[in-house]
Amino acid sequence: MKVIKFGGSSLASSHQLEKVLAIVRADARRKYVVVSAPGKRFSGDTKVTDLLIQYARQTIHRQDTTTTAQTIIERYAEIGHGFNVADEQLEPIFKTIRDLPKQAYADNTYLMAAFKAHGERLNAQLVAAVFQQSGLNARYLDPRDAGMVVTDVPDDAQIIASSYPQIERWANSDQILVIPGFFAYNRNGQICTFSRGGSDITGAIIARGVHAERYENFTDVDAIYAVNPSLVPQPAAIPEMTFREMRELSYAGFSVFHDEALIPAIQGDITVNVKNTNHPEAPGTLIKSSREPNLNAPVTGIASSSSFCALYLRKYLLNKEVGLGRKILTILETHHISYEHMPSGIDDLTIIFDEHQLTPELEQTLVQEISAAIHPDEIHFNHDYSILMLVGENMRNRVGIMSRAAGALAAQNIKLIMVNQGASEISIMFGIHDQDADRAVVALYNEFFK
Ligand SMILES: Nc1ncnc2c1ncn2[C@@H]1O[C@H](COP(=O)(O)OP(=O)(O)O)[C@@H](O)[C@H]1O
Ligand SMILES: N[C@@H](CC(=O)OP(=O)(O)O)C(=O)O
Repeated sequence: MKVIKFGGSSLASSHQLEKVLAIVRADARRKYVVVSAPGKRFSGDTKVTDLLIQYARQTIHRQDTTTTAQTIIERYAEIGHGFNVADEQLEPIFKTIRDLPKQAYADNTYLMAAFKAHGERLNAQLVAAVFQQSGLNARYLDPRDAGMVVTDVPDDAQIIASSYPQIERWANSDQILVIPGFFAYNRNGQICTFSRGGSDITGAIIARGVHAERYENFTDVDAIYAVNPSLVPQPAAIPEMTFREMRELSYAGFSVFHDEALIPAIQGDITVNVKNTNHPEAPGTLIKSSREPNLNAPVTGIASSSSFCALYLRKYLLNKEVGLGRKILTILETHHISYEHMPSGIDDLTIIFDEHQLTPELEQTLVQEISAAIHPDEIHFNHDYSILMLVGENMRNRVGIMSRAAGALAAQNIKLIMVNQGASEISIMFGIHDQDADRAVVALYNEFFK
């Protein structure tokens, strides 16, 4: 049995859904079909999830929602009409969209979650109807009935482990089950979504729950490439990589597969196959627990992300001060802030954060509270901060990777603000200025892949 997830690009139009139907038909093991909301049909188009966010905001601010609701309805109408789905079947979908503002929500965060989730929910209902009409033995399965219960965080929920025995009840299904991605319900029955791109997470949860032989993740590229294809034309494809490599690369910007989706895949030891809906015969990329070493290819992938900022602090004799780290970490904990990395010198320390956690006010508070607690000689936030990652299981067994990487960056006059090699030695991380990030990725790609 396989779990098969289709991203928004694979479901953006009735033309794309034809391809999805053919892929499901081509392999009888594809019994669990997880779907995203309709995505972009062309560059510059708007994903249904983004339209729903706009619809929710307009509702919250009591603005006119007519045009937005109608634009969303038209996305589903185009898909349904493309398969001659009867109006009686489409009308409940349209009505649900129109009625979203009339439902009761505990507060605006739950309202936002419920609006967003309907992109997937209604699409799964529509896809199930299209499958049935096309002669497949298929039905819609809601995350509640599937047994998925998540933590009570409306826009960043996590699966609760006791869900898995419930999901297991759906193993060995004879029917094709069409399951919406991206959301489930908390213990009070309220809708909570995963973070953006989270339909990948639903697919991995279902795959672990039903002990799938494989999790096929269909998107719009032939493979995961060694670098983001928007930076290098036709980059080298990665035929296979380990979960750890994917984790490091998705952390630093390989948006093609959600990093949180790796957790259930690792726990269930389920091989993930990223494939192309527009070219299903291409083998794609396998992500699995281990792979054969290839000493001729030490680097698997290169990524960069600018969503970081750094708090720099300097204090003479910082290395001798007992309890300094505890004081700083206690302040972070009080404000519910996690840190990403904390490289240090003898008299200075940099704390790197995910920028999304901070606001200008919170930064000011942190600077004030840390200053009061440890009296640094210098303290300030730096927002011009990108993290560049060089990742590969085979780097561990090779000498000279760091020197080649640093040389290639120096040749492009790229300044390194921070260097950090993880204890596992499968990644090297560089802190660089935002404006250098794309050039740095290209420089490392040319060094290790050309
Ligand atoms: N290293 C990479 N390899 C392949 N695709 C990548 C990579 N880094 C970023 N991407 C982007 O990820 C996109 C696919 O992910 P996503 O937009 O989430 O698709 P979907 O709509 O299927 O969920 C690709 O179109 C590509 O632009
Ligand atoms: N539709 C949601 C969830 C998702 O996973 O979408 P996609 O598969 O298109 O990345 C989003 O846009 O965040």
